[in-house]
Amino acid sequence: MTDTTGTTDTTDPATGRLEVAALTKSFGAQEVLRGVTLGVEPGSTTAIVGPSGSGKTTLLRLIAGFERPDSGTVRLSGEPVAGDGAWVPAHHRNVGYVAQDGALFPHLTVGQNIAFGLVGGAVGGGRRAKARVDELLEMVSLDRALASRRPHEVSGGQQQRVALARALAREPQLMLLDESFSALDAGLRVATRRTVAAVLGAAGITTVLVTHDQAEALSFADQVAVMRGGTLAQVDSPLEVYTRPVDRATAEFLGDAVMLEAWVDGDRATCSLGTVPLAPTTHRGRVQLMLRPEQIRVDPEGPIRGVVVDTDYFGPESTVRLELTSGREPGCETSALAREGEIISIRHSNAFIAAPGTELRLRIEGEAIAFPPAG
Ligand SMILES: Nc1ncnc2c1ncn2[C@@H]1O[C@H](COP(=O)(O)OP(=O)(O)OP(=O)(O)O)[C@@H](O)[C@H]1O
Repeated sequence: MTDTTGTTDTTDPATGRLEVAALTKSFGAQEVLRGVTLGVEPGSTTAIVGPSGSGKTTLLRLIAGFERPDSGTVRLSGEPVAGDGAWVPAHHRNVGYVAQDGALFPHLTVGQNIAFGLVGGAVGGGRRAKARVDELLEMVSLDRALASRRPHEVSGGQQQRVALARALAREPQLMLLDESFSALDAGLRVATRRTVAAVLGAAGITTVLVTHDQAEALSFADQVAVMRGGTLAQVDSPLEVYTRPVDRATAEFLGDAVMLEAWVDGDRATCSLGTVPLAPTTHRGRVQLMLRPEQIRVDPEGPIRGVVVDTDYFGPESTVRLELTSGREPGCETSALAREGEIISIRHSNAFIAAPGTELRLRIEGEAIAFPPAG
Protein backbone atom coordinates (compact mmCIF):
# COMPACT_ATOMS: atom_id res chain seq x y z
CA MET A 1 0.00 0.00 0.00
CA THR A 2 1.17 3.55 -0.67
CA ASP A 3 0.57 6.27 1.88
CA THR A 4 0.08 9.98 1.28
CA THR A 5 3.83 10.60 1.39
CA GLY A 6 4.44 8.01 -1.30
CA THR A 7 6.13 5.46 0.94
CA THR A 8 4.95 1.88 1.24
CA ASP A 9 4.27 0.01 4.43
CA THR A 10 2.09 -3.06 4.33
CA THR A 11 3.63 -4.46 7.51
CA ASP A 12 2.18 -1.82 9.82
CA PRO A 13 -0.78 -3.52 11.54
CA ALA A 14 -2.65 -0.19 11.50
CA THR A 15 -2.59 -0.03 7.67
CA GLY A 16 -6.16 0.23 6.48
CA ARG A 17 -7.66 0.76 9.94
CA LEU A 18 -10.43 3.36 10.04
CA GLU A 19 -11.26 5.17 13.27
CA VAL A 20 -14.07 7.70 13.43
CA ALA A 21 -14.53 9.44 16.78
CA ALA A 22 -17.31 11.75 18.02
CA LEU A 23 -17.98 13.10 14.53
CA THR A 24 -20.54 15.87 14.16
CA LYS A 25 -21.79 17.68 11.07
CA SER A 26 -24.58 20.19 10.51
CA PHE A 27 -25.90 21.71 7.32
CA GLY A 28 -27.31 25.11 8.33
CA ALA A 29 -29.54 24.50 11.33
CA GLN A 30 -29.86 20.78 10.58
CA GLU A 31 -27.70 18.55 12.75
CA VAL A 32 -27.04 15.60 10.44
CA LEU A 33 -24.35 13.71 12.40
CA ARG A 34 -24.59 13.90 16.19
CA GLY A 35 -21.45 12.25 17.54
CA VAL A 36 -20.60 9.19 15.47
CA THR A 37 -17.91 6.81 16.70
CA LEU A 38 -16.95 3.80 14.60
CA GLY A 39 -13.91 1.56 14.28
CA VAL A 40 -13.25 -0.63 11.24
CA GLU A 41 -10.47 -3.21 11.48
CA PRO A 42 -7.93 -3.50 8.65
CA GLY A 43 -9.18 -5.74 5.84
CA SER A 44 -12.68 -6.05 7.30
CA THR A 45 -16.02 -4.97 5.86
CA THR A 46 -18.53 -2.72 7.61
CA ALA A 47 -21.99 -1.89 6.33
CA ILE A 48 -23.64 1.33 7.47
CA VAL A 49 -27.36 0.78 7.22
CA GLY A 50 -30.24 3.03 8.18
CA PRO A 51 -33.35 4.77 6.95
CA SER A 52 -33.27 7.49 4.32
CA GLY A 53 -31.97 10.78 5.70
CA SER A 54 -30.29 9.23 8.75
CA GLY A 55 -26.87 10.59 7.72
CA LYS A 56 -25.18 7.54 6.11
CA THR A 57 -23.91 9.27 2.98
CA THR A 58 -22.79 12.30 4.97
CA LEU A 59 -20.68 10.03 7.18
CA LEU A 60 -19.16 8.36 4.11
CA ARG A 61 -18.39 11.73 2.53
CA LEU A 62 -16.64 12.87 5.71
CA ILE A 63 -14.55 9.69 5.70
CA ALA A 64 -13.71 10.22 2.01
CA GLY A 65 -12.73 13.85 2.61
CA PHE A 66 -15.47 15.40 0.43
CA GLU A 67 -16.75 17.30 3.48
CA ARG A 68 -15.13 18.62 6.67
CA PRO A 69 -16.53 17.62 10.07
CA ASP A 70 -17.66 20.32 12.53
CA SER A 71 -15.98 18.37 15.32
CA GLY A 72 -14.57 14.91 15.97
CA THR A 73 -11.81 13.07 14.15
CA VAL A 74 -11.25 10.66 11.29
CA ARG A 75 -8.06 8.57 11.41
CA LEU A 76 -6.89 6.34 8.62
CA SER A 77 -4.11 3.82 9.15
CA GLY A 78 -3.44 5.46 12.51
CA GLU A 79 -2.99 8.96 11.01
CA PRO A 80 -5.50 11.79 11.55
CA VAL A 81 -6.98 12.89 8.20
CA ALA A 82 -9.69 15.20 9.62
CA GLY A 83 -10.19 16.93 12.97
CA ASP A 84 -7.75 17.79 15.75
CA GLY A 85 -6.16 20.35 13.44
CA ALA A 86 -5.56 17.79 10.67
CA TRP A 87 -6.95 18.01 7.16
CA VAL A 88 -5.89 15.67 4.37
CA PRO A 89 -7.82 16.38 1.15
CA ALA A 90 -9.76 13.55 -0.54
CA HIS A 91 -7.23 12.93 -3.31
CA HIS A 92 -4.45 12.37 -0.77
CA ARG A 93 -6.37 9.97 1.47
CA ASN A 94 -5.68 6.79 -0.48
CA VAL A 95 -9.36 6.00 -0.38
CA GLY A 96 -11.43 4.47 -3.20
CA TYR A 97 -15.03 5.61 -3.70
CA VAL A 98 -17.69 3.86 -5.79
CA ALA A 99 -20.93 5.79 -6.22
CA GLN A 100 -24.42 4.34 -6.77
CA ASP A 101 -24.31 4.80 -10.55
CA GLY A 102 -20.59 4.05 -10.88
CA ALA A 103 -20.03 7.59 -12.20
CA LEU A 104 -18.01 6.37 -15.20
CA PHE A 105 -16.86 8.90 -17.79
CA PRO A 106 -19.23 8.26 -20.73
CA HIS A 107 -16.83 9.60 -23.38
CA LEU A 108 -13.98 7.26 -22.31
CA THR A 109 -13.79 3.52 -23.00
CA VAL A 110 -13.96 1.00 -20.16
CA GLY A 111 -10.17 0.60 -20.39
CA GLN A 112 -9.60 4.36 -20.32
CA ASN A 113 -11.95 4.72 -17.36
CA ILE A 114 -9.89 2.18 -15.43
CA ALA A 115 -6.59 3.69 -16.56
CA PHE A 116 -7.83 7.04 -15.24
CA GLY A 117 -7.65 5.50 -11.79
CA LEU A 118 -3.98 4.56 -12.20
CA VAL A 119 -1.59 6.89 -10.43
CA GLY A 120 -0.87 9.68 -12.88
CA GLY A 121 -4.14 8.92 -14.74
CA ALA A 122 -2.53 7.08 -17.65
CA VAL A 123 -5.45 7.62 -20.03
CA GLY A 124 -3.21 7.61 -23.09
CA GLY A 125 -2.15 4.02 -22.57
CA GLY A 126 1.36 2.61 -22.61
CA ARG A 127 2.11 -1.08 -22.33
CA ARG A 128 2.41 -1.11 -18.54
CA ALA A 129 -0.85 0.75 -18.12
CA LYS A 130 -2.58 -1.67 -20.50
CA ALA A 131 -1.22 -4.68 -18.61
CA ARG A 132 -2.47 -3.19 -15.35
CA VAL A 133 -5.90 -2.47 -16.85
CA ASP A 134 -6.09 -6.11 -18.03
CA GLU A 135 -5.11 -7.26 -14.56
CA LEU A 136 -7.78 -5.08 -12.96
CA LEU A 137 -10.42 -6.31 -15.43
CA GLU A 138 -9.51 -9.86 -14.50
CA MET A 139 -9.69 -9.02 -10.79
CA VAL A 140 -13.30 -7.91 -11.16
CA SER A 141 -14.15 -10.90 -13.43
CA LEU A 142 -14.60 -8.90 -16.62
CA ASP A 143 -13.47 -10.01 -20.06
CA ARG A 144 -10.54 -8.01 -21.46
CA ALA A 145 -12.50 -7.56 -24.67
CA LEU A 146 -14.76 -5.13 -22.82
CA ALA A 147 -11.88 -2.65 -22.48
CA SER A 148 -12.63 -1.05 -25.85
CA ARG A 149 -16.35 -0.55 -25.18
CA ARG A 150 -18.00 2.60 -23.89
CA PRO A 151 -19.81 2.42 -20.51
CA HIS A 152 -23.24 2.47 -22.19
CA GLU A 153 -22.24 -0.65 -24.16
CA VAL A 154 -21.88 -2.81 -21.02
CA SER A 155 -24.53 -3.90 -18.49
CA GLY A 156 -25.27 -2.12 -15.19
CA GLY A 157 -23.52 -4.83 -13.19
CA GLN A 158 -20.49 -4.64 -15.47
CA GLN A 159 -20.43 -0.84 -15.11
CA GLN A 160 -20.28 -1.21 -11.32
CA ARG A 161 -17.39 -3.65 -11.66
CA VAL A 162 -15.58 -1.20 -13.98
CA ALA A 163 -16.13 1.52 -11.35
CA LEU A 164 -14.65 -0.82 -8.74
CA ALA A 165 -11.67 -1.61 -11.00
CA ARG A 166 -11.09 2.13 -11.47
CA ALA A 167 -11.18 2.66 -7.70
CA LEU A 168 -8.89 -0.37 -7.13
CA ALA A 169 -6.36 1.01 -9.63
CA ARG A 170 -5.18 3.49 -7.00
CA GLU A 171 -4.47 0.66 -4.57
CA PRO A 172 -6.54 2.27 -1.84
CA GLN A 173 -6.21 1.36 1.84
CA LEU A 174 -9.93 1.91 2.26
CA MET A 175 -12.79 1.34 -0.18
CA LEU A 176 -16.02 3.29 0.27
CA LEU A 177 -19.09 1.93 -1.50
CA ASP A 178 -22.00 4.36 -1.56
CA GLU A 179 -25.19 2.38 -2.35
CA SER A 180 -23.04 0.77 -5.05
CA PHE A 181 -25.47 -2.07 -5.79
CA SER A 182 -28.81 -0.28 -5.31
CA ALA A 183 -29.39 0.55 -8.97
CA LEU A 184 -29.01 -3.09 -10.08
CA ASP A 185 -31.91 -5.50 -10.37
CA ALA A 186 -32.20 -8.23 -7.73
CA GLY A 187 -30.26 -11.10 -9.39
CA LEU A 188 -27.49 -8.89 -10.72
CA ARG A 189 -27.24 -7.14 -7.36
CA VAL A 190 -26.46 -10.36 -5.52
CA ALA A 191 -23.95 -11.56 -8.16
CA THR A 192 -22.18 -8.18 -8.35
CA ARG A 193 -22.08 -7.88 -4.56
CA ARG A 194 -20.48 -11.33 -4.29
CA THR A 195 -17.81 -10.51 -6.88
CA VAL A 196 -17.03 -7.18 -5.24
CA ALA A 197 -16.85 -8.74 -1.76
CA ALA A 198 -14.55 -11.49 -3.05
CA VAL A 199 -12.24 -9.02 -4.82
CA LEU A 200 -11.97 -6.69 -1.84
CA GLY A 201 -11.56 -9.61 0.58
CA ALA A 202 -8.78 -11.17 -1.52
CA ALA A 203 -7.00 -7.81 -1.75
CA GLY A 204 -7.40 -7.30 2.02
CA ILE A 205 -8.88 -3.83 1.52
CA THR A 206 -10.85 -2.32 4.39
CA THR A 207 -14.35 -1.64 3.09
CA VAL A 208 -17.26 0.50 4.20
CA LEU A 209 -20.59 0.06 2.38
CA VAL A 210 -23.51 2.44 2.81
CA THR A 211 -26.88 0.89 2.09
CA HIS A 212 -30.52 1.27 3.06
CA ASP A 213 -31.05 -2.45 2.34
CA GLN A 214 -30.80 -4.43 5.58
CA ALA A 215 -30.48 -7.80 3.83
CA GLU A 216 -27.54 -6.45 1.84
CA ALA A 217 -25.89 -5.13 5.01
CA LEU A 218 -26.34 -8.44 6.85
CA SER A 219 -24.99 -10.56 3.98
CA PHE A 220 -22.10 -8.32 2.87
CA ALA A 221 -20.42 -7.20 6.06
CA ASP A 222 -18.38 -8.50 9.01
CA GLN A 223 -19.75 -5.60 11.03
CA VAL A 224 -23.06 -3.75 10.72
CA ALA A 225 -23.48 -0.18 11.96
CA VAL A 226 -27.14 0.80 12.29
CA MET A 227 -27.64 4.54 11.85
CA ARG A 228 -30.66 6.45 13.04
CA GLY A 229 -31.13 10.20 13.40
CA GLY A 230 -27.43 11.00 12.99
CA THR A 231 -26.09 8.51 15.55
CA LEU A 232 -25.19 4.84 15.48
CA ALA A 233 -27.83 2.91 17.39
CA GLN A 234 -25.80 -0.33 17.32
CA VAL A 235 -22.50 -1.58 15.89
CA ASP A 236 -21.98 -5.33 15.96
CA SER A 237 -21.74 -8.52 13.89
CA PRO A 238 -24.64 -9.21 11.48
CA LEU A 239 -25.83 -12.09 13.66
CA GLU A 240 -25.75 -10.00 16.82
CA VAL A 241 -27.60 -6.96 15.40
CA TYR A 242 -30.29 -9.21 13.91
CA THR A 243 -30.78 -11.58 16.85
CA ARG A 244 -29.91 -9.13 19.67
CA PRO A 245 -31.05 -5.69 18.51
CA VAL A 246 -30.61 -2.97 21.13
CA ASP A 247 -34.08 -1.50 20.75
CA ARG A 248 -37.37 -1.98 18.98
CA ALA A 249 -36.64 0.48 16.16
CA THR A 250 -33.41 -1.36 15.34
CA ALA A 251 -35.20 -4.73 15.51
CA GLU A 252 -37.94 -3.54 13.15
CA PHE A 253 -35.51 -1.87 10.75
CA LEU A 254 -33.45 -5.04 10.35
CA GLY A 255 -36.35 -7.40 9.64
CA ASP A 256 -39.85 -8.50 10.56
CA ALA A 257 -40.47 -8.69 14.29
CA VAL A 258 -43.28 -10.21 16.34
CA MET A 259 -43.87 -7.87 19.29
CA LEU A 260 -45.76 -9.18 22.35
CA GLU A 261 -46.67 -7.80 25.76
CA ALA A 262 -44.87 -9.89 28.38
CA TRP A 263 -43.86 -10.18 32.00
CA VAL A 264 -40.24 -11.00 32.87
CA ASP A 265 -39.29 -13.07 35.84
CA GLY A 266 -35.68 -14.28 35.93
CA ASP A 267 -34.56 -15.71 32.58
CA ARG A 268 -38.06 -16.39 31.27
CA ALA A 269 -40.85 -14.22 29.97
CA THR A 270 -44.54 -14.98 30.09
CA CYS A 271 -46.68 -13.83 27.19
CA SER A 272 -49.58 -14.90 25.00
CA LEU A 273 -47.40 -17.73 23.65
CA GLY A 274 -46.83 -19.09 27.16
CA THR A 275 -43.44 -19.08 28.85
CA VAL A 276 -40.61 -18.18 26.52
CA PRO A 277 -36.81 -18.39 27.09
CA LEU A 278 -35.25 -14.96 27.23
CA ALA A 279 -31.86 -13.62 26.14
CA PRO A 280 -29.96 -12.13 29.11
CA THR A 281 -31.61 -8.87 30.10
CA THR A 282 -31.66 -6.36 32.93
CA HIS A 283 -35.36 -5.64 32.32
CA ARG A 284 -37.84 -6.89 34.92
CA GLY A 285 -41.61 -6.90 35.14
CA ARG A 286 -43.63 -5.61 32.24
CA VAL A 287 -41.77 -5.58 28.89
CA GLN A 288 -42.23 -5.81 25.18
CA LEU A 289 -40.99 -9.10 23.82
CA MET A 290 -39.48 -9.46 20.37
CA LEU A 291 -39.28 -12.69 18.39
CA ARG A 292 -38.28 -13.06 14.75
CA PRO A 293 -41.14 -14.74 12.80
CA GLU A 294 -38.83 -17.65 11.87
CA GLN A 295 -38.40 -18.42 15.59
CA ILE A 296 -42.03 -19.52 15.77
CA ARG A 297 -41.99 -22.99 14.23
CA VAL A 298 -44.84 -25.20 13.07
CA ASP A 299 -44.60 -28.44 15.08
CA PRO A 300 -47.41 -31.04 15.44
CA GLU A 301 -46.24 -31.58 19.02
CA GLY A 302 -45.92 -27.86 19.77
CA PRO A 303 -47.68 -26.43 22.83
CA ILE A 304 -49.13 -23.32 21.15
CA ARG A 305 -52.23 -23.39 18.93
CA GLY A 306 -53.33 -20.94 16.32
CA VAL A 307 -55.69 -20.75 13.35
CA VAL A 308 -54.48 -19.39 10.01
CA VAL A 309 -56.07 -16.04 9.21
CA ASP A 310 -54.31 -15.32 5.93
CA THR A 311 -50.99 -15.75 4.17
CA ASP A 312 -48.64 -13.65 2.14
CA TYR A 313 -46.93 -15.89 -0.42
CA PHE A 314 -43.57 -14.77 -1.75
CA GLY A 315 -41.97 -17.82 -3.37
CA PRO A 316 -39.64 -19.77 -1.10
CA GLU A 317 -41.54 -18.71 2.01
CA SER A 318 -44.91 -17.45 3.12
CA THR A 319 -45.71 -15.12 5.95
CA VAL A 320 -48.62 -16.74 7.75
CA ARG A 321 -50.84 -14.71 10.11
CA LEU A 322 -52.34 -16.78 12.89
CA GLU A 323 -54.96 -16.07 15.50
CA LEU A 324 -53.93 -17.63 18.79
CA THR A 325 -56.47 -19.98 20.34
CA SER A 326 -56.65 -21.44 23.83
CA GLY A 327 -55.87 -25.07 24.55
CA ARG A 328 -52.22 -25.08 25.35
CA GLU A 329 -50.93 -28.45 26.41
CA PRO A 330 -51.01 -29.43 30.08
CA GLY A 331 -47.74 -28.56 31.74
CA CYS A 332 -47.30 -25.44 29.64
CA GLU A 333 -47.80 -22.44 31.86
CA THR A 334 -50.62 -20.24 30.71
CA SER A 335 -49.82 -16.60 30.71
CA ALA A 336 -51.56 -14.03 32.84
CA LEU A 337 -51.14 -11.84 29.76
CA ALA A 338 -52.51 -14.45 27.39
CA ARG A 339 -54.89 -12.83 25.00
CA GLU A 340 -56.84 -15.33 23.03
CA GLY A 341 -57.47 -13.92 19.60
CA GLU A 342 -54.10 -12.18 19.40
CA ILE A 343 -52.68 -12.25 15.87
CA ILE A 344 -49.05 -13.18 15.26
CA SER A 345 -47.01 -13.67 12.07
CA ILE A 346 -44.75 -16.61 11.36
CA ARG A 347 -42.73 -17.73 8.33
CA HIS A 348 -43.20 -21.06 6.66
CA SER A 349 -41.69 -22.71 3.62
CA ASN A 350 -44.71 -24.88 2.82
CA ALA A 351 -47.47 -22.66 1.44
CA PHE A 352 -49.85 -25.66 1.26
CA ILE A 353 -50.22 -25.98 5.04
CA ALA A 354 -51.46 -22.47 5.33
CA ALA A 355 -55.02 -22.35 4.02
CA PRO A 356 -57.11 -19.93 6.08
CA GLY A 357 -58.95 -21.75 8.89
CA THR A 358 -56.26 -24.46 9.29
CA GLU A 359 -55.25 -25.05 12.90
CA LEU A 360 -51.49 -25.18 13.42
CA ARG A 361 -49.45 -26.08 16.48
CA LEU A 362 -46.36 -24.11 17.19
CA ARG A 363 -43.27 -23.99 19.32
CA ILE A 364 -40.71 -21.27 19.96
CA GLU A 365 -37.10 -21.77 18.97
CA GLY A 366 -34.28 -19.79 20.56
CA GLU A 367 -34.59 -16.83 22.87
CA ALA A 368 -36.81 -13.78 22.84
CA ILE A 369 -35.49 -10.25 23.41
CA ALA A 370 -36.98 -7.91 26.03
CA PHE A 371 -37.43 -4.19 25.41
CA PRO A 372 -38.98 -1.62 27.77
CA PRO A 373 -42.79 -1.53 27.58
CA ALA A 374 -44.32 0.65 24.87
CA GLY A 375 -45.43 4.15 25.83
N1 LIG B 1 -24.74 19.26 1.24
C1 LIG B 1 -25.86 19.28 1.96
N2 LIG B 1 -26.49 20.43 2.23
C2 LIG B 1 -27.61 20.49 2.98
N3 LIG B 1 -28.20 19.39 3.52
C3 LIG B 1 -27.63 18.20 3.29
C4 LIG B 1 -26.44 18.08 2.50
N4 LIG B 1 -26.10 16.77 2.46
C5 LIG B 1 -27.03 16.10 3.17
N5 LIG B 1 -27.94 16.95 3.67
C6 LIG B 1 -29.11 16.58 4.51
O1 LIG B 1 -28.64 15.74 5.54
C7 LIG B 1 -29.58 14.72 5.84
C8 LIG B 1 -28.90 13.37 5.77
O2 LIG B 1 -28.56 13.12 4.44
P1 LIG B 1 -27.72 11.84 4.00
O3 LIG B 1 -27.65 11.85 2.51
O4 LIG B 1 -26.45 11.78 4.75
O5 LIG B 1 -28.67 10.67 4.51
P2 LIG B 1 -28.74 9.15 4.05
O6 LIG B 1 -28.95 8.37 5.31
O7 LIG B 1 -27.55 8.81 3.24
O8 LIG B 1 -30.05 9.11 3.18
P3 LIG B 1 -30.38 8.32 1.81
O9 LIG B 1 -30.43 6.86 2.19
O10 LIG B 1 -31.71 8.86 1.41
O11 LIG B 1 -29.27 8.65 0.86
C9 LIG B 1 -30.71 14.89 4.85
O12 LIG B 1 -31.77 15.58 5.49
C10 LIG B 1 -30.11 15.74 3.75
O13 LIG B 1 -31.07 16.55 3.14
